[in-house]
Amino acid sequence: MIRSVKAFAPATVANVSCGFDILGFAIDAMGDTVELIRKDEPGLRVVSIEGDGGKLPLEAKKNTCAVAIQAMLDELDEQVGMDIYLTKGLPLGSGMGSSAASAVAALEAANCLLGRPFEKKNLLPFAIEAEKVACGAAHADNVAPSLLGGFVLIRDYHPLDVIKLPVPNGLYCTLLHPHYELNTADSRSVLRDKIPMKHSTIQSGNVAGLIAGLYEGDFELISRSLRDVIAEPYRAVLLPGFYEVREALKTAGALGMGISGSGPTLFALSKGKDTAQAIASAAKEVYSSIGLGVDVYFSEINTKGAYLIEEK
Ligand SMILES: Nc1ncnc2c1ncn2[C@@H]1O[C@H](COP(=O)(O)OP(=O)(O)OP(=O)(O)O)[C@@H](O)[C@H]1O
Ligand SMILES: N[C@@H](CCO)C(=O)O
Repeated sequence: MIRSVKAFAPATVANVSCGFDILGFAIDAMGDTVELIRKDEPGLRVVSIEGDGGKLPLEAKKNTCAVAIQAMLDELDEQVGMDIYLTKGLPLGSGMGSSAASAVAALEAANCLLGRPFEKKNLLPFAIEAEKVACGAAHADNVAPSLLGGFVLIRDYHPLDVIKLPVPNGLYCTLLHPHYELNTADSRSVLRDKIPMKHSTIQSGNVAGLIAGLYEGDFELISRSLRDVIAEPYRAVLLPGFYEVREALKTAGALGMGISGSGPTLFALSKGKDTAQAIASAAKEVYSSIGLGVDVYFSEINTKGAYLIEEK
């Protein structure tokens, strides 16, 4: 019987500009790691969390690792005991899918510990339960790419219909994480309930264009489609320097850019590593000119998603 397992789940960029709540992709640069050790008595216990500066809850009902595993055990109607050790590789409230990476790494590990009762994609509903607890919304555009890797479309939530999209060769992502936190719940609170018909038309055209661009490997089409008229205009006011950074990234050769998830991290897509690096330098200059520190990462798109590191 497997006694202990360790799994990793990558950071993610949700929305990808035009795909509010329905598109996301995974990146290689960083992620969360979860180790599980089987206990003799039933019950989930979050034993330790590293890398969170003491900010995250150890309480099982509030930690996304435990919430996700509990949802899985409820579905199986099993009472297995596990000790959970979480290592955060992702900054909190950053817009890089931090709560999602914890939940997904925990599910990948728990599924292995239990002898793989679920196919990978069938772990998604449990991860969505955990997102509800962390940010008040059952959105899947972080958990789905973190689990499956690559670009993922959530065509529908009821019932869940998730489609993995192709990743063109040579597509790079640059992430710009300015030094402040923005909670997903706060960033959702500025959005509007209703959108004008003309915005719906523009947004649908861009989502369709982005998906066609990914299938065709057409970088120009991807570039034209990276536009968001639904969330970005309202969220940009929460993001100092947003429009200046956008101009600088365009000049540096970005195919397009946008808010990563609910921000404050911004993402840019580019063709090739050199442009990704040039984008990073351009962004640092802008942030420095407005007195904000920024961490910069660039990475290929992660196509593998969550994976097992070891089992004993
Ligand atoms: N393992 C965890 N358990 C409980 N809460 C977590 C966990 N990891 C992160 N969180 C919290 O979840 C909340 C929601 O956001 P999260 O950090 O996922 O947003 P984010 O990283 O900004 O990403 P995004 O905007 O892409 O969802 C934050 O307050 C964060 O501190
Ligand atoms: N689609 C979600 C992602 C949050 O990470 C939002 O934009 O609020």
